[in-house]
Amino acid sequence: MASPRDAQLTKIKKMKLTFTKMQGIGNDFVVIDGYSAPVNLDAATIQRLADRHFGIGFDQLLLVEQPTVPGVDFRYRIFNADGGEVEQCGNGARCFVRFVHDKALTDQSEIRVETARGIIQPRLEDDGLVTVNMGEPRLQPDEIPFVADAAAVTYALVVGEQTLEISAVSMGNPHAVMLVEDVQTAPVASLGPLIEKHERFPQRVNAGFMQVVSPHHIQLRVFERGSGETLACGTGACAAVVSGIRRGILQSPVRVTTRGGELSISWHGEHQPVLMTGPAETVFEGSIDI
Ligand SMILES: N[C@@H](CCC[C@H](N)C(=O)O)C(=O)O
Repeated sequence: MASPRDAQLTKIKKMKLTFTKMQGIGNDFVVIDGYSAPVNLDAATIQRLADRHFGIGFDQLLLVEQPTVPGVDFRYRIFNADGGEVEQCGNGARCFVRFVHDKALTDQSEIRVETARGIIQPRLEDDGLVTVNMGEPRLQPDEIPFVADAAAVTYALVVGEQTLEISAVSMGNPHAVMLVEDVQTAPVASLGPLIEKHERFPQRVNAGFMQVVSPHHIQLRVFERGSGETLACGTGACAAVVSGIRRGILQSPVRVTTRGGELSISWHGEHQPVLMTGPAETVFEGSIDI
């Protein structure tokens, strides 16, 4: 049994982590200021904090840090609920710019942000929405990464007994996008985990299920790598629109309806950046012992 002194020491060793809970069309985040003072969190702690019953609960944890390269304002690090660090998060990028403004870490409406896969440029609009220049989609199999002999608009992917027609797109992070007749009844829960861990995606993948409503409107559900199905996925929306435009069934701009809200996505073709516009909101502030 721990002595009162040991118990006291354990208590002292605990650190209070202050955080901001945010959401972008229902994709929810815990955002932490590691810019003013460095914060280190290991995967087990992140998993614990992500637990919706025993922790705070979130789809992703976002860490704001000092940049490590010249010419940018901030470094943006993203961790899935399973504790794994990933390259990109679109809904998170909008919350990121709202957070650095609310915390007075910048007064610029447009900022340059370093991510694990390049620079993104989020801009706070006068109406409170946020537009993010997400950069160019990457379509070569080795950039995604995806195992294929050559780049193509769609690929046949064998999943169990079925052969799915998917597009493979990287928005900094990997996405597989398939068309479905009805997004409400799409087999997201059964196929999502199988696609996520498919051997042709060596770094796993986010699986998007897209219903085309018209050339300028889709409905989308995404089973996210490392977090499961979320109410919305910003990079998933970008990847779906890129996939639909390359398949010749969508035209920019495209309204993307998710279970948590709507985004507007523009893309003017190969070698052009994808622009994403949508809301970003703070839900509450808090602190927790870790
Ligand atoms: N929800 C995000 C994507 C978060 C990362 C993703 N789960 C991955 O592992 O790549 C978004 O809004 O883009």
